[in-house]
Amino acid sequence: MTLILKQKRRIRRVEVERAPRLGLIRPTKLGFRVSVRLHDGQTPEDYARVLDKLAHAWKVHSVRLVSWRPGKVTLVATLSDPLDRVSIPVLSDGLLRVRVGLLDTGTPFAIDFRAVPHWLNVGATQSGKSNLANVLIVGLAPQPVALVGFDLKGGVEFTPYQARMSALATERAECAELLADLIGIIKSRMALCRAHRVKNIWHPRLPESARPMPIVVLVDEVAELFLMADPKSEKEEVAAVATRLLRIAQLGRAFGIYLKICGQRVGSDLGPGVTALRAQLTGRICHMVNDDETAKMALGDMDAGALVAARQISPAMPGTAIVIGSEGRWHRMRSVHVTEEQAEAAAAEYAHLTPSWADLTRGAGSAGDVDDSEMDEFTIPDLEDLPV
Ligand SMILES: Nc1ncnc2c1ncn2[C@@H]1O[C@H](COP(=O)(O)OP(=O)(O)OP(=O)(O)O)[C@@H](O)[C@H]1O
Repeated sequence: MTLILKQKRRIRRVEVERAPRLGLIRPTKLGFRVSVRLHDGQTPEDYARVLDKLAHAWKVHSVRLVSWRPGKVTLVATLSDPLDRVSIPVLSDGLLRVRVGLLDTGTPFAIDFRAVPHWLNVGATQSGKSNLANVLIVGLAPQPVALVGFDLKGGVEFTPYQARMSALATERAECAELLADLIGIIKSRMALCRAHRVKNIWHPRLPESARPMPIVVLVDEVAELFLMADPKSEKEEVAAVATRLLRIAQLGRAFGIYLKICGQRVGSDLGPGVTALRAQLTGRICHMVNDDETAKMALGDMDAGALVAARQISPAMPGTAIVIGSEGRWHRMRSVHVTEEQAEAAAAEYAHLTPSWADLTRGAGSAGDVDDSEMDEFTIPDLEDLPV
């Protein structure tokens, strides 16, 4: 007699770790480049998440995912940090374009106001913000550009460069007036563009002789413009400053007015005016910061990876920042080291190129013509309402 035993076949899935399939390893100036074939079910995201681990496994300084196409990602490994020593010359690299530093890819990083008109630069104390301003002064001083400073640190930041500045405001009341002047300039440039049926001052139909000079506005310590010690007396002034700055950010680009706004701390607690302003500042430079909210204000709406990289900036490498420029991707960048003395010398050397404020505002109307009520929806909170 034969005994028939019935046994159910069981299938068990076993996770098998499969090594990635690497393509040819090609040397680059700073390390190597390799493409990796994705296994079934993998996406480029899976690699983006573990780049740090790969860097440790390969014993290199960093690994970046530089591109992907279906089924494949390309990784670039850097053997040592190219930002340890940055020695490119500061170069005026075309009108309104300054090479300010080096990217971790080894290529120069330029602030190009015509490509990205407005910039937000945040950073804790000693993180390298002033150095970046020095670089810009050196790069812009020889160019046919007007420079305007807002320095709420009582002028200590920009006074050394005053020779090359067409206007410098150091008190909030002065800032409000100067911003009103800038809006007057925008209005007169609007009229000029209308008269020539062009949409911006760079249009080739605008005769060269009529083209107005571009103005780069440097704002230091932006929080000081928004904070109020006595809300009763200061509320109106702060509201005026906030709305004017926002209008310039919204309208300035087409009319040759560009902003670089700088601060240690830029948070939504400073008021809705700051959040609205931030949306207009598409260029972002985030040095080492002390609070997460400031990093989020600078980078948070761009890419989660950028935030992580910002937290990893070492205080031992001042001038290092996470930057987001024209193509919207983030990079580590370190600025060229430029001392205050070098920037001051450049400002003095090119002082003769400084247009007077009277020349710039000629025909632009006065501060009294500015109607702030158009932007009343951005109310500024009282100091007591701010979280401590
Ligand atoms: N790219 C750089 N390379 C080398 N050193 C740098 C660089 N950037 C800044 N430093 C140095 O780091 C120090 C702090 O820089 P900086 O004064 O620019 O910081 P900061 O953010 O403006 O500080 P604070 O807000 O206190 O004025 C300075 O001694 C400066 O020389």
